[in-house]
Amino acid sequence: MTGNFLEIRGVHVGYGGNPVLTDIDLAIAEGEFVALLGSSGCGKSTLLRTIAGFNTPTSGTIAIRQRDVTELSPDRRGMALVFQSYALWPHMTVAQNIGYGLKLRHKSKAEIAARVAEMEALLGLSGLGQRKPGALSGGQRQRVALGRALAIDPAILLLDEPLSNLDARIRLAVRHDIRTLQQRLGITAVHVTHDREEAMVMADRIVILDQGRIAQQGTPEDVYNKPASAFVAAFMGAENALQLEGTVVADRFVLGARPGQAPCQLPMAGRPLVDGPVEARFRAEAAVLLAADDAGSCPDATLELAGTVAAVSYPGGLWRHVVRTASGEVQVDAPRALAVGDAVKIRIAHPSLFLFSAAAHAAAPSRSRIAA
Ligand SMILES: Nc1ncnc2c1ncn2[C@@H]1O[C@H](COP(=O)(O)OP(=O)(O)OP(=O)(O)O)[C@@H](O)[C@H]1O
Repeated sequence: MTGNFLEIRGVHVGYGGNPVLTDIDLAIAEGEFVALLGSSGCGKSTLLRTIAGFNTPTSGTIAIRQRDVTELSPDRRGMALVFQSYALWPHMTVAQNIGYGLKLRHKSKAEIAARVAEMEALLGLSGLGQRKPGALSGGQRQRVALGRALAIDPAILLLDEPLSNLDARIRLAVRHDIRTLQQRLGITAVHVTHDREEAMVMADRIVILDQGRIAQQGTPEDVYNKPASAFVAAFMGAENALQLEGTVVADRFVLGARPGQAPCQLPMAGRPLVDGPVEARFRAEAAVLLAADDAGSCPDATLELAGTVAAVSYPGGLWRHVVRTASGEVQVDAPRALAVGDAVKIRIAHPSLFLFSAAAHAAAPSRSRIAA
């Protein structure tokens, strides 16, 4: 991956005076796979459509290889867009659908036939060329849509939730196919999704949007393990939230003893924390659940809370416990089930406990905003 292939600078977009995207800055390298991740209505599709040229920014620029394309029409940008709804022509065969963009570009019949055969082979559609879309499975239809997009040899592939109409198993297969193909062809791709796992497994870089702004961008590991805000932490699955208080002492954040909470010191580790209230976020699987009378001592840099098991369920793999603590209810996974009413303690070690000072957690989303 080299250079800034696609550059979005200071882009604002609105519909009829309503701002939807605010000050978007994003540079994408050639051959990079970028996922735009966010909840419904945050502006993902609007950003993709702006890159494609179907929306015009109210301010800011879009450049490809340092050439300003902000005012260029969609068909002159060298991009191909794949939608969730496939948008295939029902009266045309698979081969005609794949060759459609080439026909529009007045390619010769022989050239089209050769390229269509190549795409069919690449996408595992050989032998299906004469079928109509109505006689294909959802996964095959999405492959045809992908073939039609790739047939014109676009510089940039734009994918707008292309997998969301597919059932779970097919989605995993097509997800893998798209990523493999993108890497094999070295094509630059921007993929819109609201599915965290999809973004994690497919993308080189994830851009998380919140209400029309970039909340964080980074590698999947970065955004998962070092969320920059309570919003990102919650969006990336750290749904347990505790309201705590502490003070900064040198390179440590010190939490004093409270009812049901042992005192502890956590490394600052570059976190922008200040004295006072903090929101602590962690994933259910990041906590350790122990019986209250467990004799083992609490390791350093670990928050320990006392609680009572309020509910137990088995979503598969680990047992999920709802634990009532003095600081609120949290969900904790454990390899064995404890009983409702058991007195327990939970421990969350420093790297998995995300802390945000008050100013940052003002942006924390409600569960409904995350799930939307
Ligand atoms: N053509 C339009 N005219 C007016 N408002 C629009 C239009 N398209 C989108 N919007 C609004 O802009 C906001 C962002 O929409 P957008 O489709 O970009 O969100 P999204 O993140 O892709 O959502 P989803 O995941 O539900 O597709 C929403 O509030 C939406 O209602």
